[in-house]
Amino acid sequence: MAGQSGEYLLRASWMAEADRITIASGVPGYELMLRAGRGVAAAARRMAAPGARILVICGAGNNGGDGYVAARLLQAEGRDVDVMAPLGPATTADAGQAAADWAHAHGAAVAVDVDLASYGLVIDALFGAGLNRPLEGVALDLAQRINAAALPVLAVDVPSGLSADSGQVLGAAMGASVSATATVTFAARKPGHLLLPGRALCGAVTCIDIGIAPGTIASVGRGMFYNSPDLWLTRFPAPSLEAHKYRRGHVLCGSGGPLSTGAIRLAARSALRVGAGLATIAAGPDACRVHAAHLTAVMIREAEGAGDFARLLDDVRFNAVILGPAGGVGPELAARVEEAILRGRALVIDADAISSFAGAPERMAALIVAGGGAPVVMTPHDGEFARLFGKVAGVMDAGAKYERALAAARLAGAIVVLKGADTVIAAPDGRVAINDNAPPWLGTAGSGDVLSGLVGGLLAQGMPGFEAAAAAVWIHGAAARTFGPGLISEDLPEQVPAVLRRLLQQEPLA
Ligand SMILES: NC(=O)C1=CN([C@@H]2O[C@H](COP(=O)(O)OP(=O)(O)OC[C@H]3O[C@@H](n4cnc5c(N)ncnc54)[C@H](O)[C@@H]3O)[C@@H](O)[C@H]2O)[C@@H](O)CC1
Ligand SMILES: Nc1ncnc2c1ncn2[C@@H]1O[C@H](COP(=O)(O)OP(=O)(O)O)[C@@H](O)[C@H]1O
Ligand SMILES: [K+]
Repeated sequence: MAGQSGEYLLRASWMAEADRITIASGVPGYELMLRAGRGVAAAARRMAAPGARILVICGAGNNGGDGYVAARLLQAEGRDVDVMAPLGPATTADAGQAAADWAHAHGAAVAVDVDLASYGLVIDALFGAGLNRPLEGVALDLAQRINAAALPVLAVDVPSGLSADSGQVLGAAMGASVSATATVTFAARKPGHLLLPGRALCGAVTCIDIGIAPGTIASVGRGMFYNSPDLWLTRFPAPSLEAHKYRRGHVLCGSGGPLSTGAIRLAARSALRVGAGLATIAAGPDACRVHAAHLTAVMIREAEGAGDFARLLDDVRFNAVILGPAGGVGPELAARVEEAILRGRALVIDADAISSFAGAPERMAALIVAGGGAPVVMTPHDGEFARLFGKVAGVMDAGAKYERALAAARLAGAIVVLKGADTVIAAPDGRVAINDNAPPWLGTAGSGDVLSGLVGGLLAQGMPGFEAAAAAVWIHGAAARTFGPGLISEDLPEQVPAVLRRLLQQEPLA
């Protein structure tokens, strides 16, 4: 995507296109395979103790070709290497060459029923990006035996059985994919390395350069990125000396009733922590009294019902709105969403505000079209996503997690943050970011409320929707990592300053 910085993630077919372009430019396919095999051998060297026997399991395609190259190089430096070829001879020219070069020096392959426990490392070069149907027969049997042997496993490109595109095990049944200790991939990571369960099945992923030009990767990429500061730091609102608080935006946060006030307080505090100039909570009279007992920097305004809320929005300084955290599902909250959109405010639609449009995403989409272009970011978890989009053909069944998020973003005309341990951010223009920095202890009550506050705080400072959402998700994960285990959601906003310090002062990032 022109002008977009960041690490591209490539689907298998885009990667094959990059290979073709590179080969057409004069680099022989076998040369790419040699470079890939060298990278695999280097990783194997690090994983296998000097005397350990190494088994390389080679499929019939180019993934197997990489395996034959690695086997030959490891053997040449004195390692004790066996090759197994359970799917028979190589079926591509390059893999045939690699197999012949191996055989020329070293001879026959070992039998399929060899004792796996006698090896110190297994290199899985059965299937890579070319896998297009579930493992079966001897391949399935081998994957299961490899996993049961509990040996260190180095996967070539992707663990065999895993879809490089979706991160799903093909055929869905767990155990039908090799589970690797480490994976070496080439030129660019694939979405399946980051999406679950793929991320867990790959182990530690290393991406090595095999001489495919960055320009080629960018030209075949379709706007799918790894979520890191590289993707959005240039758009991040850095406070300047001339800025006063109103220049840094004012977030209006819609409260629920008196017994459900904590969630929106978390959001408002997070919006301030990420740099919004001001944050105000709008609440009914009873809830106002509860908030008043808790708030210091965050302000309170009384607003009963959608009408009062709309009147507050007459003040144009409220440039961003957060609706949903414990807001109370129903027509009243839907009406607040409508007011915020139609009055052109940057808007975060979270939790109950999403559920208030259950089964009616077209209604939300029509509002967003009428709203005139201010960014709208919605932050569903899987349950809320299914509640909103579950009845629409082509969304829930769109395929990989990013395809579902993208279909929803295009339908709604909004940025969709589909949460989870592998949160995906998708924009209607086709951009996608996949996040992997969230530690498991981030899954704690109220952490989603903090995320909506971070998004709202960045929108208030004028950050574009996709970048604001991606940055908020990353900062959320980094804050949780900075705190560590034992985290509760109140801790998250308090870690944001440390994360921002590292981001903005270019200290090493966690
Ligand atoms: N020039 C290139 O394209 C390069 C490719 N490289 C390697 O090549 C790999 C891709 O190679 P291929 O496209 O040959 O594919 P694979 O080696 O991954 O798979 C081989 C073939 O198996 C068949 N197949 C798919 N699913 C199957 C199943 N469940 N059971 C039985 N057969 C099945 C397919 O027809 C597929 O083409 C990459 O993952 C990477 O390791 C590297 O050598 C770098 C350069
Ligand atoms: N296992 C996990 N690992 C990492 N992050 C997680 C995990 N489970 C949930 N999260 C993150 O925690 C947050 C939870 O949000 P949400 O489900 O809305 O919770 P709540 O409603 O309690 O705030 C999301 O940002 C999600 O991405
Ligand atoms: K593999």
